[in-house]
Amino acid sequence: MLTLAGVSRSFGGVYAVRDVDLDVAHGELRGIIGPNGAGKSTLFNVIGGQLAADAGTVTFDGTRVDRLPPHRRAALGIAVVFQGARIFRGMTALENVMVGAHATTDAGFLSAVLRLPRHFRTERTIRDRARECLDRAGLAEWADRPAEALPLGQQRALQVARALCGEPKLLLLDEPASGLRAAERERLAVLIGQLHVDGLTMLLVEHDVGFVMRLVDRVTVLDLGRVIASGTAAEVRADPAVVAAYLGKDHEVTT
Ligand SMILES: Nc1ncnc2c1ncn2[C@@H]1O[C@H](COP(=O)(O)OP(=O)(O)OP(=O)(O)O)[C@@H](O)[C@H]1O
Repeated sequence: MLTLAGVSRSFGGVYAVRDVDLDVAHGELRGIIGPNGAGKSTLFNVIGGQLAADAGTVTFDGTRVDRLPPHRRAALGIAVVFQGARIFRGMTALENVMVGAHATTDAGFLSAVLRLPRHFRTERTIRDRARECLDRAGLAEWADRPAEALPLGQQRALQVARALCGEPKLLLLDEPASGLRAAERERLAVLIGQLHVDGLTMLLVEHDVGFVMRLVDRVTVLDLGRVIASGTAAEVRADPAVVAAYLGKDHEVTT
């Protein structure tokens, strides 16, 4: 479903991501891990379109997307949940999710302004869909609360619900567990696990190795911008290059 071939991106002549190949299968939950500065966020942003690659190709569902802006990638089915909770303050949880649905319906600005019957039908559809997405993210009882009143764990789930409302084919999650307490982390793991069971293809970029390892089918390990290992959690854990990267040893060898 997602293929990266020879993807590189540098900043000021220093590679943040270097010659990365990646293949994510339909329905797969793939983890991306790596020590600080390994290039995880850069790679994430190159896939979502927030950063352009200097070299290489990104293909999604048979379409080259590496020259497309983020909204075109979103329209093709790539949804992004960024690091940190970004919510629309002054709106309820439900309204926050409705914003995600608006992006994928034909409820045009003009029909909204003119208050055409079609607009109300679409608005109702969007509201219903937003409720379904909130439900799916375990937030049904928070629907009418101001979004900023939600605890951090629920705000994270709200971002996932908003992304789901766009009915994505691929969900990109950047450090979704960061800053969460153990119980919140656990709830988020259950949510991601359930989406995986439902067949959603996901890419999980995460600092917390333990969180990733128990959830994903396969994990790709970056170090100094390069892929140093890829495989099941057990394979990757046993890989000497991975152990060395995490212990901060042998960096000279892996560059
Ligand atoms: N906008 C930028 N300008 C300059 N250098 C950057 C920029 N973004 C990233 N880098 C550099 O690229 C390298 C990879 O950074 P990146 O944030 O992708 O790593 P990461 O694996 O996500 O790190 P962390 O786990 O600490 O978030 C680092 O050396 C970083 O300093």
